[in-house]
Amino acid sequence: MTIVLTPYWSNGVQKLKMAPQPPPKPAHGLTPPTLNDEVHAQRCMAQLRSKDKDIEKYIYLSALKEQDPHMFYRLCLSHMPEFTPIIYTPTVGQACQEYSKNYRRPEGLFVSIKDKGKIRSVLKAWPKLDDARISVVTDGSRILGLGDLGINGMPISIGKLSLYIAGAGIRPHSTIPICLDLGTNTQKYLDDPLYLGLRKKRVPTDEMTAFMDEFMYEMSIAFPKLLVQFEDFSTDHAFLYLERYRNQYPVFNDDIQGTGAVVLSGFINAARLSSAASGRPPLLAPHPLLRCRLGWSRERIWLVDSQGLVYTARGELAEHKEYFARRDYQGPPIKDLLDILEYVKPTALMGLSTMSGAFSREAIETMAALNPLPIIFPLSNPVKLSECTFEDAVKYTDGKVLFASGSPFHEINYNGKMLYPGQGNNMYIFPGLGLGAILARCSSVTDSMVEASSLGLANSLTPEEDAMGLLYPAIERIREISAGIAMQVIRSAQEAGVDRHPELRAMSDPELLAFVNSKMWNP
Ligand SMILES: O=C([O-])CC(=O)C(=O)O
Ligand SMILES: [Mg+2]
Repeated sequence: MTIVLTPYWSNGVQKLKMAPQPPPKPAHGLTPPTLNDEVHAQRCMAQLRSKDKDIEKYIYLSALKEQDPHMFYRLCLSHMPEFTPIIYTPTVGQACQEYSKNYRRPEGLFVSIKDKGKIRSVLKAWPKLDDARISVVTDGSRILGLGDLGINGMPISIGKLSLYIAGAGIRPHSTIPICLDLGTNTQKYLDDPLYLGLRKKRVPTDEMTAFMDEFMYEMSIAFPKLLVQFEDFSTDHAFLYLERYRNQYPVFNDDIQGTGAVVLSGFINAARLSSAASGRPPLLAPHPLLRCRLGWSRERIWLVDSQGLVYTARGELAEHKEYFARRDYQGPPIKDLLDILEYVKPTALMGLSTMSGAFSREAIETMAALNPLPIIFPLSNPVKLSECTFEDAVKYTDGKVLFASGSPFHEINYNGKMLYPGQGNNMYIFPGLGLGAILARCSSVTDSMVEASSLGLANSLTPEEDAMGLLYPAIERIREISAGIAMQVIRSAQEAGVDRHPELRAMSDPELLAFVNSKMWNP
C-alpha cells in the first residue's frame, strides 16, 4: 500500500532535558583471570567482523548474548549502527527464514494451537514468572515483508526484545519472546523436514480468536505486570486483536502504532524542512492536538493500493482502507502511480507496499519536479523490499530529498556532500513507549500515549542533528531518546488516567526523568 501525503506542517514543543545516566556497573562473570575486559571487547568485535556473511554474524552475536550478555549489550550499545542491522532488520529477516535450519537452543516461549485449553500450564513453564514485564508476541504470519513464516517468526520477537534491553534498559530477565504456532500456509515450510512448527495450515479466524482470548487472559494471570507487544500478525488479525484487547489489557501493536508513531515523527520534521524550502507558510496548528487533526489529515492523504487510487466509489474496501478512501473522487480509476502523482501533486510519498522498485526513477523525478525538497519514505522491510534505495532517491532528485526508509541504508557522498538517510523504523519508538507504559504500570495503552511517543521522538533532535537536516536522531543516543519518550508516555498515561503508579504523579519532570533513568538496566 502506498500513502501519498499532501502538505503538512508543525512547530516544536519544548526540548527535553536529559539527566545523566548512572555509571555502568563493572562487568563480571565467567572470564579467565587474566582476561582484560577492554581487550576482550576488542577481541569480540574482531571475531564478529571476521565473519563474511551477515547471517554468520547474527549466529555469532546470538551465541555471545547467551554466553556473556553483559558484553553483548555493552558492545551493542557502543556499536548501535553496526549491531542493529545484524540483530534486527534486515538480517533478522533472514534469521527468521532460516530459523528451523539454524536452530541451536531454546530462547523463548512457544504456545501452539494444540495447547488450547491448557495454555496456563505452558506459560507457567517460563522460568522468571515474577520478573516478566514485556513480551513481544508474534504468530509469524507476516514477518517484515517476507510473508507467512510460521514458527520461524520467533527471531523477530527475540530481536525486538534485544532492542528493548539495549535501547531502553529493560532487564534481560524481564523479557519474554513468544511465538504462537497456529500453523502456516507456506507450503515450503510444511514440506521442510527441518521445519520446527506444526505441520498444518493456519486455523480459521474464529478458532484463532478463541485461542487468543484464552492466551491473553492466561498471560494476564501468569504475568500480572506484563505489557504485550503484538508483532507481525497478518494485517487483518493485527487490527482485529488490537481492537479486541486494547481496552482490556496493556497491549499495543508495533506495526500499527509503533510504525505510525515513528513515521509521524519523521514526517513532522520533514514537513518543517520541506515547507521552509518551498517558501510555503506553515500548514499546521501547534502540536498536542493530533487526534483532532485526523479529520484534517484525512483530506490530505491519498491512499494507493494494488488497484490504484483508493476511493469510496471504487466499490467494497477492506475496513482499514475505508478511513482514508477519498470521498471527493468519483473516478475513472487511476491505477498508475505516475498518473496519481500528476493528479494529486503531493509533497510526500510513502511506501508500505513491500514492492521493491515501486518508486521508479520516473516517480522520484516527478516528486522532485513537484517539490524543491520532496519527502520520500520507502518504508517496506527488509532492505530488498524497500520501494527505492537511498541512492536512487538521491540520484533522481539531484541530492534534494527528505528521505527515510524502514530498513537501513548507508550514507552517501554526493558531489562532495555527505547525505544521511533517515531510518523511519519503529525501533526508535517501541523501547521508550514500552518503558514508559511499564513504569506507569498502565492498565492500557492509549492513542494519546502513542502520540506522546511520536512527539517525544520528533523533539529529540539536538541542534546539531537539526542543522544537518536529519529527520531522526542518531541511534547512538537511543537510551537518552528512550528515556525522554518514556517520560512523555508516563505523563500521557497520567492524563488519560490509565496509570497505576500514583507516586510518579507527584514528581516534577526532572525528577521523573531521573526516575526513568534510574530504572534502566546497564550492562
Ligand atoms: O521489524 C522492523 O524492522 C519493523 C517492523 O516492525 C516490520 O517491518 O514489521
Ligand atoms: Mg513488525
